[in-house]
Amino acid sequence: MSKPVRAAVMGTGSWGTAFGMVLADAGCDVTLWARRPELAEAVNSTRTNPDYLPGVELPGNLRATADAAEALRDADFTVLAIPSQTLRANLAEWTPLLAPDTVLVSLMKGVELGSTMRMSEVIEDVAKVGADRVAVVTGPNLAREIAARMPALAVVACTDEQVAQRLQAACHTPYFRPYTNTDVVGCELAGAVKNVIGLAVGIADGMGLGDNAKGSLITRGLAETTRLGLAMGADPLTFSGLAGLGDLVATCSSPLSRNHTFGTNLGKGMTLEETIAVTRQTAEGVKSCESVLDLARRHGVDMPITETVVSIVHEGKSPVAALKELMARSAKPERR
Ligand SMILES: NC(=O)c1ccc[n+]([C@@H]2O[C@H](COP(=O)([O-])OP(=O)(O)OC[C@H]3O[C@@H](n4cnc5c(N)ncnc54)[C@H](O)[C@@H]3O)[C@@H](O)[C@H]2O)c1
Ligand SMILES: O=P(O)(O)OC[C@H](O)CO
Repeated sequence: MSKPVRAAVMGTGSWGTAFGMVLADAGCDVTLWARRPELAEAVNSTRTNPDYLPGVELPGNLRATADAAEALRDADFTVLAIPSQTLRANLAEWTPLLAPDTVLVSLMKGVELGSTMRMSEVIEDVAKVGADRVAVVTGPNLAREIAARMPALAVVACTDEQVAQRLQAACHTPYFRPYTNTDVVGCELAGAVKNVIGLAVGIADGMGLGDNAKGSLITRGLAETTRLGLAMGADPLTFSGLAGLGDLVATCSSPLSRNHTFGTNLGKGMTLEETIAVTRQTAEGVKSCESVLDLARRHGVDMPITETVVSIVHEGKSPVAALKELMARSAKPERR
């Protein structure tokens, strides 16, 4: 009998824990790394994650540790599930501990501030591995639903299709159905920008602008994401797939989305400080809207919705004034 695939999941937040559960349900031997020893202890003793997924019973072939070396030892897959802006510093500490041929898997949906690097680029840069050793899992994957084993599809992207297929097999369960894709640029961009569009739709929902506004923002959000993707060499079809449209629809429809909820609170009139204070988990779009806009400017791409989100979240513009400006933009053809 062949030995089970070993997976280290670095991050015991909501998605790290839920995806660890998927891997364990698919038959992998899973070790979660938790920053706080008391959380690792709670996971092992209660078989739940009381801080991030209370009430969800975790499988027996998943355990937690606060010792990164122990988690990473002999891992076939090293899954990174921490906030995007903390990846570089954490991975620099973990790199000497990585198993020699491990495949690094990003669950993160963000773009690094300053460098404007996608998460797979940060991984290649810090861990000094080639693109064929880095994979991305993305798509409409709200952690709470997956933890309840509700059905979801996903995309597993890697430039090396065989590596993507290995990861696909390692996380395929009766409720989690991953597809492979070799367009890593498109898959990552789609995931990061949908958080920004999720903020915009949340703001519109909080303002009570209705479903026509929501449909319009999702569609034009996808249009500006695709424009950026094309400028960066992505396959435009990726954006109408699970990583693009699929994730946008899930995020923009769900009160479980942290980005959507963050936007809704702003749209209802909460200040940025009040909104941050009531947000207990990572809403990646809040920081990544700035790096996405930076990326758009570097590539000479117009992203009016992203620009609007930055102006509301980081420049103190009122949602009402921002809406007026968006609606007053010059009339133009739908396709350019
Ligand atoms: N939650 C979801 O539904 C979901 C789904 C798909 C993708 N994602 C993406 O997965 C990534 C992780 O999100 P999450 O939902 O698990 O977030 P979370 O807020 O639930 O958990 C974040 C985890 O990172 C840890 N952490 C925070 N700051 C850290 C630091 N400086 N160093 C090391 N660890 C730190 C926290 O302790 C926690 O374990 C994000 O990029 C998010 O966009 C989330
Ligand atoms: O809760 P959010 O807004 O980070 O969204 C979670 C996932 O990305 C949905 O696919």
